[in-house]
Amino acid sequence: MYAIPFLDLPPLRAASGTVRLPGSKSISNRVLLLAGLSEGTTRIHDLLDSDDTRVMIEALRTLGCEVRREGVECVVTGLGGRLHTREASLFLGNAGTAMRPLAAALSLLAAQEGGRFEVSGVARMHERPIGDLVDALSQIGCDIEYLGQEGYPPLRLAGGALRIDAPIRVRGDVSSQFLTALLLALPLASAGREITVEVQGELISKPYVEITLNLLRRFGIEVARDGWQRFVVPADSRYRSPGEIHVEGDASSASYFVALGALAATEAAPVRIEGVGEGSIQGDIRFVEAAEAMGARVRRGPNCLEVSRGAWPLRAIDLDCNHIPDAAMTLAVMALYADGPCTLRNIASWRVKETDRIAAMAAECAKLGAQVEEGADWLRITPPQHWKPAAIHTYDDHRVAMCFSLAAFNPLAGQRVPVRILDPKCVAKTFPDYFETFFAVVQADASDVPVITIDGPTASGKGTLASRVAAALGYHYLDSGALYRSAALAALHAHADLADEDAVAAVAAQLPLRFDPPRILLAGEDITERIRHEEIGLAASRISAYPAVRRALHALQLSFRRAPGLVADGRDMGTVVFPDAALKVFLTAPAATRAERRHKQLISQGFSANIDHLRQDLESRDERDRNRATAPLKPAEDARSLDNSALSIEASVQQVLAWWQARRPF
Ligand SMILES: O=C(O)C1=C[C@@H](OP(=O)(O)O)[C@@H](O)[C@H](O)C1
Ligand SMILES: C=C(OP(=O)(O)O)C(=O)O
Repeated sequence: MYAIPFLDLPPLRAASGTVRLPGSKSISNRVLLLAGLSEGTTRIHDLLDSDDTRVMIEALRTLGCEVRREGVECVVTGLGGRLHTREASLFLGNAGTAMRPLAAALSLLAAQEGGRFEVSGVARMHERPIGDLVDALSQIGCDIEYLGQEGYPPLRLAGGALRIDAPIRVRGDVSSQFLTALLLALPLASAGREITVEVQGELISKPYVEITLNLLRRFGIEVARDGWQRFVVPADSRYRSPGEIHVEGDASSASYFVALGALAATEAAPVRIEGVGEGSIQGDIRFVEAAEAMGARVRRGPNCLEVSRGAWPLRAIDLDCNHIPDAAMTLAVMALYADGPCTLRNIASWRVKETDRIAAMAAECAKLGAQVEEGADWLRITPPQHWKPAAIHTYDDHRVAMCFSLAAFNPLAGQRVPVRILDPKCVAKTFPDYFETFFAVVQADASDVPVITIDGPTASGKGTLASRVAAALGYHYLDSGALYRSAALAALHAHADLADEDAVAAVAAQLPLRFDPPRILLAGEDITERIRHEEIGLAASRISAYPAVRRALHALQLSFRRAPGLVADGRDMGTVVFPDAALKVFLTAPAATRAERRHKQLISQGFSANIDHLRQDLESRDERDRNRATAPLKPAEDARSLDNSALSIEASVQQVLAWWQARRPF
């Protein structure tokens, strides 16, 4: 996961390949709760592992459920419909699917059995309405207190005395989660009586209530319904675990990859999405129809989708999106590539989700150059005529961050601007590995992928500096020295004569090397530590003087240049391998300083070392590297030089990042 302040996406050109979706958030949290309320054990396959499910799991544990992760499976031992703990404070982050259903279940349990619970979340959760649910529960005698602002969490659920002698009325026009919460929880209070729930106002987001009914059925409870107005929970309903249950891939998360296919994949090399397909119980699967209306070509399988571009530019749409509130945000970004203005209607609920999503989508699309109009419950987007590089504010909203990754495909609209996603880690709410998954299926022109080179003599600290800069930017990292060291080790393994340039080059050309950061594997063997030994360093220095070896490793080095960007360290990164690098740094420090550092490093690793010998070695190595005929060690003409002898690592990293930032258009 990218736990960094921002992530810059280069202009992207194409997409293809296979994506395996994380589990559905809506299904995961419902199944966790139902399993937690059931008697006995439920084994859950492919449960989502994200912020929203973690807060649910923590809450269940606090309440006395046993929740065990066993690889991709999760095993829950439930409470059997009764409280094991009568007092607890539960922190529920920003998970609506945890806050609303747990508030309902704990209110009912506390009213029946006695108990006192507090539920709270992040600051934004305390701005997300819950009054309609509290009103419904108060009607039947639950004692609920607002601990902050009336109508919003945090809440104290403090007991009460249940009286259910009439239909329970609940408003359905702010969030469907209030009805969902009641339906999930009311079986707890159904002993000896059936319970009717009546929805007031037009129910929104109906397909989510269908997910609720579907999963209740899996847990043995058949709720009858009359249209979307009346729901009846049968008397004496009991949660019965199905034993095992499988969580589908998340259909809302699928929307980004459906869009990716529609924008940038060909029929011959589509984007294949595994985990949802035909027969999904999630309403957001119908995003596929909206994408098709815009021109996507979609092949549906039982548990997969294959998507490629059909019409181009995309066709503008005017759509009522009430049935797909989450996935519809993706349409707002697809609209940037449409042949006219797109209008998304009936989306008032966007205003009370992770952020005011109508305002957020409007503001960020406008930053990119789109013309945007908004109303209380609609949004209209006219594609940009001139795209502008933009730093996208994400408002701690996972969907804003994921949606705007799609804006990086502007080369397909004839432009070429990078897009900065601020606070990319907010995707952890539902899809912690979103960007890694995204980068695995997108392609950029190499010339659009930014490279930062850090060259310098041995022991100048360039490896530490480069890997830290790469981590700070979320870029790939190429340790070119490690390639030469690995080639040297491979040559020694192969008993090649190190004096024989062609023999060594032949080994280097066939290097079975794999980078699995931070590990380096040679033919499957972990050589990370082995190649750091002095004798391998000396051999590497020797073979790196051979032009044939340098040529053999050239293509391998170029292949590291992939979205979102690359930081490469070595001796000729800026001069030979990446002459068009956007920032070149040449690191220097006197041989005495470097010898001291190397000495400290070796001693701390438990090796013995003589500082004078180290210094002599460094000097003769510098001499050899500077004077070799091919790619000698020297600063590129356009390199910034950085003497780090008096700088901490942190200060050097900050200096390089400051130079980099000054070159960015944001
Ligand atoms: O019940 C659910 O799982 C959800 C219902 C929807 O909320 P609203 O009913 O508030 O629209 C949706 O936006 C949310 O992400 C998940
Ligand atoms: C609205 C969302 O979340 P929540 O379940 O917290 O309501 C969402 O995931 O888009």
